[in-house]
Amino acid sequence: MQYTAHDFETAARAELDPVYADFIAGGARDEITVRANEAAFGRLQLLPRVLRGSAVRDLDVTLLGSRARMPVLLSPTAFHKLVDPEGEVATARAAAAAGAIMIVSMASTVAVGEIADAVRASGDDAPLWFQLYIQPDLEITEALVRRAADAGCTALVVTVDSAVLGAGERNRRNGFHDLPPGLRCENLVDLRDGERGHVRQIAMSAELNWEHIDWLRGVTDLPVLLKGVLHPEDARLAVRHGVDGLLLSNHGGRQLDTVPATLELLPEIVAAVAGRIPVVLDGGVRRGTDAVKALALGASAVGIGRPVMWALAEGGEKGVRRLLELLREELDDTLALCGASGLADLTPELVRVPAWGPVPGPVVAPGADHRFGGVIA
Ligand SMILES: Cc1cc2nc3c(=O)[nH]c(=O)nc-3n(C[C@H](O)[C@H](O)[C@H](O)COP(=O)(O)O)c2cc1C
Ligand SMILES: O=C(O)C(=O)c1ccccc1
Repeated sequence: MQYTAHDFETAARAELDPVYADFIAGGARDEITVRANEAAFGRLQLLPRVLRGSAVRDLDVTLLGSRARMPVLLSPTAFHKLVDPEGEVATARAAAAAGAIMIVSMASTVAVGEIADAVRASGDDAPLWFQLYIQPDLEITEALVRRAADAGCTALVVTVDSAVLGAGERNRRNGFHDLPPGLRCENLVDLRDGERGHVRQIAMSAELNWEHIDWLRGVTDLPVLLKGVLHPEDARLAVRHGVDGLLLSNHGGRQLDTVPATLELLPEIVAAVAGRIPVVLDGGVRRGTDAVKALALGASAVGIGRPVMWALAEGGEKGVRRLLELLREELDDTLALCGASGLADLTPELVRVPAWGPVPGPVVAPGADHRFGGVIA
């Protein structure tokens, strides 16, 4: 049985082709940023308030008009059918049951319209957002936006950290470059006559600039978030260009390696946008306490990437449901323990950086008597 987000990774690895497990776990180059994301949460401390809570906690959040029952989004991840035969349909049903917003990847293995139909048919209701790589061919981009809008998606998440595809050296070593036979990027099928939904159809373009964002504003009424802005100056530019929100993300350490953990950047980005647009954070969120730290520092919600893939691989729709239930429970009890009755009570005073730096373990000289835990050396 799984009791934590991490448990799903262990369970999934036991069943999954190691090549696919590497695709999920991996990051760019030395994977320094992959590790930094999770480690940053561990370094930050919670300093709770007491005697001011409430018997029930309210986890509802409305983001750019999309209502959710928990402040945890499913960040866009490609290729769900790689790990489960139902793929994104299973993920989306689980997200809807939990009332969590799912961001459908442009590289999904089920078409966004079909995912939306499955959610409607399930009787549960939660918003779907669509992640987009703006294509240099703007007609193609517009056709993709139309597919997302027709499916009923309520926001677009434009990934801007992928001027080129990140160097996943695990994938190189494993020779993993393509979907196996039978699986396709369904959103890309027949965008132009005869296009077959090949991964290679996705152009990562180093020539994208702010004019493309302005152009996108002009072709859709949907709110637009940028995913992958890390520099505070770019956050200010985003506001100036009328962007509706930021998904503060380093792509789970899969694009430029050695960039800071997203949690470390959060205060600067929140300050840069100065309350004008919401900031969602992803990267390394594995616990309710992680989410609470990000929310306390000004994030409106958090996203999870890898845990969803692990849970889907472990138990399909049920696995993802269980993962989201666990996170909801953890979030709820963290709020209670922090004296918070809702997300608005999560303020920066609840977190701090350790005053003393890392707490040293007992340093004991070889052969010394350490019964009193004394520091001798
Ligand atoms: C297997 C996998 C596939 C991903 N696919 C996409 C994608 O298609 N588009 C995108 O913008 N980000 C993609 N990402 C990045 C995630 O949206 C997210 O930023 C990242 O996984 C968050 O970090 P976490 O995995 O530590 O939670 C992917 C990440 C993983 C692990
Ligand atoms: O693996 C990724 O991080 C990713 O973003 C992606 C994008 C397109 C196709 C496959 C993966």
